[in-house]
Amino acid sequence: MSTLAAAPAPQAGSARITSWRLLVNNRLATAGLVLLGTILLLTALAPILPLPDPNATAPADRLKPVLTAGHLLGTDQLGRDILSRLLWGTRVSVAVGFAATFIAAGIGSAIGIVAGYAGGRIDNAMMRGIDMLMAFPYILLALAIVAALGPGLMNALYAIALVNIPFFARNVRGVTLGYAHREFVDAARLSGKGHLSIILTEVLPNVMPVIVITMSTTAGWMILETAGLSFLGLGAQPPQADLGSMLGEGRAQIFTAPHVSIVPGVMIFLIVISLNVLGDGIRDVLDPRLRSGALARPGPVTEVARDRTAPASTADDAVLVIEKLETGFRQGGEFIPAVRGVSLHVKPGKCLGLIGESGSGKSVTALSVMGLVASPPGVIRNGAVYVGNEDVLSMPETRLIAKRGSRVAYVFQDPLTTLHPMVAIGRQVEESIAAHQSISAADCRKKAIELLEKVGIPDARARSVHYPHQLSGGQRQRVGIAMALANDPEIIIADEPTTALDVTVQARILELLRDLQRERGMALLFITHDFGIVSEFCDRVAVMKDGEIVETGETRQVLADPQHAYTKRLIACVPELGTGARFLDRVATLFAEDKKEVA
Ligand SMILES: Nc1ncnc2c1ncn2[C@@H]1O[C@H](COP(=O)(O)OP(=O)(O)OP(=O)(O)O)[C@@H](O)[C@H]1O
Repeated sequence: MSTLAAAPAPQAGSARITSWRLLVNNRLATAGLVLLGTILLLTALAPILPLPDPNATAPADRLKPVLTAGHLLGTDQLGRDILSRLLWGTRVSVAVGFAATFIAAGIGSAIGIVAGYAGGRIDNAMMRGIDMLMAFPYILLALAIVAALGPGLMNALYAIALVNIPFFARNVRGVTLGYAHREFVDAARLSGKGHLSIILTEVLPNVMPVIVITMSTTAGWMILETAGLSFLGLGAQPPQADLGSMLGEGRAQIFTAPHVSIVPGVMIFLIVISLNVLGDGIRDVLDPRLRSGALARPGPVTEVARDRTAPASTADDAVLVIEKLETGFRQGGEFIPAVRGVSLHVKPGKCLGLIGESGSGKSVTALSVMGLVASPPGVIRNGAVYVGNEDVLSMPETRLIAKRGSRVAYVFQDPLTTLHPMVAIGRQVEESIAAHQSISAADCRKKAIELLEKVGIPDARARSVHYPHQLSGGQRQRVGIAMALANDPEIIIADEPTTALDVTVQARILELLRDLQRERGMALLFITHDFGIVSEFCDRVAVMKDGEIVETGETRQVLADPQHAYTKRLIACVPELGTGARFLDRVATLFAEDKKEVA
């Protein structure tokens, strides 16, 4: 848990953080940018700086140490000024490295995109060609190419570009494969777009961040490879300087005049390190998930601000009490609240419906209960969550984790994403039991099959060895419910458990949840969009809008006399059989009134 400086909720406009600010916020990337910028500026200015001719030899001045008058970085074995050779040589190395990067990225990415998009035989043929290139150790391949073409800087450039093509092709093909059959690409096909247009307008923008990131991280590597070939005498030819040839020439004086090789070595190090850290920064800017911290490995529990205010429970007879909860997300150093001052309680054996429009904060509220909002970027800024009079948010991490599944269990919307695709369903239910109970494997198995029977999986013993993909959506949701029931929790939080199901399966799942809840005396927090379900199913209801609870009370009372305009609209949206056009008129009128209010 850490302290979080209170930050006001930003306005929509100011929340939009520019890419530039994001890059500059990353200190390492900024350091890389400044270092690389300085090096590039100095090399660009080399022709106008008062430097001696980099190739002019002066045998009388050979091997002068650094800080000699007129030779800031000393001279080499032929008396040439090292600073001048360094700046001119860096120009050459950087130009060759960047040119090789662009060539490899252009050709490799084109191969990768076409192979990944086309699939089938074209993919197979292209990738086998790439595999052939990859079958040789790449430095040997580069040496062989230069040996065949003859030594020289341009040939070194071609060789390095060629050996790096497979790297781009493989990376880009993998990413393209993931996009080639996504719905938006299918939609573009259906709209009549040609393949080239789809590749350029649908696939390429999605693959571009990967190409740029790969370029930024490999450019340093290619500069190093160019230096390697020049070091071996296959790149820049005397008297032309590049960093690799300077390093190679200084090798003979490594003990007598170490500065001759150390200076170009340090320059290679600085360029490569600055490119690498800058590459990391660019990756963070280009990938919105990295930007928001969504790809960072989340901690085991949601971060709780150390200076949060934790109000006392106001409903002692309830098994779950949420008091003035404020949860939000950190974005670029700012705290953006998603849930503000939410207070709820659920009594044992009762069902509370939490209803609200999409994005109103229902799931964030539910996940905050057991510290399941991913941190980063999630933070619980204020409030308290009492499970049986114990404040969950002040519990040590290990204790809170132990309570998940045993006292509070969750049923999520899409069981296909929560069930492990490679593990049989019976085994998954057994794992939920074994996580909290020390019982023998045979008892665990027996209990798992009983639970599957209880939730209505037909022929549970035989089906227990089936995998999630072999079950229907309703059956998978039943497995999810069996796992939630595995340890007799006091509270079940069901987050839209029936949204992905058709109405008949939905009705059966709801009936099952209601029966189990009554039979076991559990408290149920039921999240939904549908007032029809709430009216059928929940004792009390809380209506959420824009991160706040706008109305709460007994379901019957709220239905009979809704106080908030939003609740009225939600109720009006529940169709009644046989009302047809009258129902649509009523909804249209309510929405027209709402528009007037907003205006
Ligand atoms: N990882 C995240 N980073 C930033 N904001 C987030 C993140 N997850 C959720 N939010 C924001 O929190 C707010 C509440 O989201 P939440 O998922 O709780 O909505 P919901 O009411 O459950 O919606 P739905 O019914 O569509 O599931 C939304 O504005 C959402 O954009």
